[in-house]
Amino acid sequence: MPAIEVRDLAKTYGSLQAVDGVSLEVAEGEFVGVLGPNGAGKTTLLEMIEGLRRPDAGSVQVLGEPVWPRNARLLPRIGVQLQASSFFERLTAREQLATFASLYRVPAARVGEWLERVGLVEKADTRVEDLSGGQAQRLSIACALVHDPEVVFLDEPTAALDPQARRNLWDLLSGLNDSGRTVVLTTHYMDEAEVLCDRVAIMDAGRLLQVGTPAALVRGLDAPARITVAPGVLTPQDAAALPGVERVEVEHDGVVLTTRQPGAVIGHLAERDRLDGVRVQTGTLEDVFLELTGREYRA
Ligand SMILES: Nc1ncnc2c1ncn2[C@@H]1O[C@H](COP(=O)(O)OP(=O)(O)OP(=O)(O)O)[C@@H](O)[C@H]1O
Repeated sequence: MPAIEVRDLAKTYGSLQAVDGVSLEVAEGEFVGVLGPNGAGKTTLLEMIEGLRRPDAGSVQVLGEPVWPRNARLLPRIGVQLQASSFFERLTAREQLATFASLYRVPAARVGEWLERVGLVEKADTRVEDLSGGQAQRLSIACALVHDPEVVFLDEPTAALDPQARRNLWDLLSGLNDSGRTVVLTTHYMDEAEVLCDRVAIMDAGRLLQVGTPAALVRGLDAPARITVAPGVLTPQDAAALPGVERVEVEHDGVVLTTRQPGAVIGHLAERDRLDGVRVQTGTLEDVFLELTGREYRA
């Protein structure tokens, strides 16, 4: 049984089709990212999967149970990250988390553990309205996880974080998944989806355009790789003569070889002892988005 089963889900707001016939299955223990630009419909989709928003059409099952109408049996088994604005007012970070813990009848000792895990021990006695954006974000994640749910939903969990805090949170999220939980997150960061997710669902204008592992999505592109050889290591003429090279350009950082056979070209460079300073760039999820929509990806 899949952990999450979404069938033909749709939602309109007035004349706007926010989610347009989405189907998706998430296996138990899988880490899936819904990736798309602003307004793609990610939050609306996630809220319907969480049972917080009523779909116009379609169905959702989580852990084998329908999520709508509101299903009280599911609540202790799922964790939903709140937006920072929905904290209880005037509580400290510790009190906020303790409130969630008591709602779920979780032993109080877990509160301290989670403050430590999300790096908020020093802010435990700070009121939630005085936390920075990133600290509030981490607290909201701790609130979603304190009862040790089997399925975790996170809506743009790293949106307000600086690069260092984002990386720390990536470690935390990978750890959750390593311990067997199913995780679904939305993000508009391509790199985040690539690093964290087993599978990525690319969403635009209410539809899932493609679902797959980041590597398979990029492989499906058939985009050529770019191999940059440091200046002075190889002449453009020698580069053009290598088997498998389709195009050669001279750029400020070296000679750039475009090829669909990067392995073979690197082999030839190695035979000629020309590997010093070589850089290889293959396609990215951004290229996948461009190919699917004809538009540059703009988060
Ligand atoms: N309650 C609402 N009433 C009317 N329109 C809404 C409502 N919620 C969202 N929308 C619209 O539906 C579309 C999808 O919004 P949604 O928030 O689901 O997208 P998103 O992909 O999560 O975007 P973001 O990355 O900006 O959060 C947007 O055009 C948005 O303006």
